Amino acid sequence: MENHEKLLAVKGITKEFHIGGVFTGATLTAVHEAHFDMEADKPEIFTLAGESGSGKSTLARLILHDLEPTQGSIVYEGHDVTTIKRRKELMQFMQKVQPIFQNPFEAFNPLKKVDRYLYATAMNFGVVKSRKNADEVVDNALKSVGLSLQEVRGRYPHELSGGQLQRIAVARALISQPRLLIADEPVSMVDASLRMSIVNLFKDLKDTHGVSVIYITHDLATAYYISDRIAIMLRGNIVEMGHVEQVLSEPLHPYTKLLKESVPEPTTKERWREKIQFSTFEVKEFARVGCKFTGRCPCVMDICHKEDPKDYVVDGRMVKCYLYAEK
Ligand SMILES: Nc1ncnc2c1ncn2[C@@H]1O[C@H](COP(=O)(O)OP(=O)(O)OP(=O)(O)O)[C@@H](O)[C@H]1O
Repeated sequence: MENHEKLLAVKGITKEFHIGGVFTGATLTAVHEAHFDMEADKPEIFTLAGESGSGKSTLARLILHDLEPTQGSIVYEGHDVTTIKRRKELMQFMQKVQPIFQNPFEAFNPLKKVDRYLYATAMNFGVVKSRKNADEVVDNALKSVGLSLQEVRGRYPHELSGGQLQRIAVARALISQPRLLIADEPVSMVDASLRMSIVNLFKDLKDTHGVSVIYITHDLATAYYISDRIAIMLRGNIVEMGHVEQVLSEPLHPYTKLLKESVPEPTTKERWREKIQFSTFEVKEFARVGCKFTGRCPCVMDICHKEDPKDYVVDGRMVKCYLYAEK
C-alpha cells in the first residue's frame, strides 16, 4: 500500500443493530457517527474508553472489517476498508491492521503448540516461503515482546502464564509487520501483577517499532499512562476526544467527569479496579432523544432533551455537550 498522510480516517461511522423480535424489535445504534483520524507519520496510542456497552468493541470490529457499517467509511492508508470485497485486498489490509483480543486463553487451542500459530501466520501472510525459513521471523517477533523462540518452542498454552500467552498473541500479530494494532481490553484477563508489563509493551512497540495502537479499555489509569489521545464513548457517541493529559486532567464533558470520579486515585493497590457498570441505564439511554447522558447529568438543560449536541472544539479538544456551545 502507498504512503498517505492519514494512517486511518474514521468518517461518520454508524452501526445499527436490530434487537428483539421481528414485530416488537427496536433499532439500537451501537456506534453513532464516530469520526477520528490517526496520522501516518506519527505513531500513537489512541484509547477508546467508556463503560460497558458504550460501543468500543463495535467500533473496533468496524475498523477491523469484521462488521459492515450502516453508514460512513473507514479509510486506511487512502483505501476505503468498508468496500473491500476481494480476499487479496482483505489479506493486504489484515497484514497491516491486526487485532489483539481480551482473552489470550481463547486465542490458542489448548491442544496445539503455540509456536505453530506463529509459523502458520508467517506462511499465511507470505512473510516466508517455507516453514524452514520462518525461524528467524518468529524469533524476531517473539523478541519484540520480550520472549524468544527457544523459550516458546514446543510449549502448549497451559504451560504458559496469561501474561506470556498475551505476549505471544502480540508477537503473532507483529509477524506481518502491521502499522496498527487494535487491542480490545488486552490486559483485563491477565493476572494483575503482569498487566503493567503488557501495557508497557504497547508503549515500547510504538516507540521502537513505530506501531500505532488503538487501545480499548474501561480502565482510565492505564489509558492515562500509555495513551497519547483518548476518545470517551457514551452509548455509541464519542463525547470527548483530545490529548489524554488534557481530557483526563481537566475533563469537560459531565460524563468524562463522572467516569474519572468512578476511578480511585491511581495508588498502586487500587489502580486496576476494572468495571464501571451502569447497565440498568443502558437500554433507556440508547433510545433517548438528544444527549444520551441527560438521565445522569448534573448540568442537564432543556435543549439536551431535544437534539443531539454537536461536536464543539474547546482548547483543542472535541466535546459533545451543549455546555460548550458557542454563545
Ligand atoms: N451483534 C449485536 N447485536 C445486537 N446488539 C449488539 C451486537 N453487538 C453489540 N451490541 C450492542 O451494542 C452495544 C455496544 O456494545 P459493545 O460491545 O460495542 O460495547 P463495549 O463498549 O465494547 O462494551 P464492553 O466493554 O462490555 O465490551 C451494546 O448495547 C451491545 O449489547
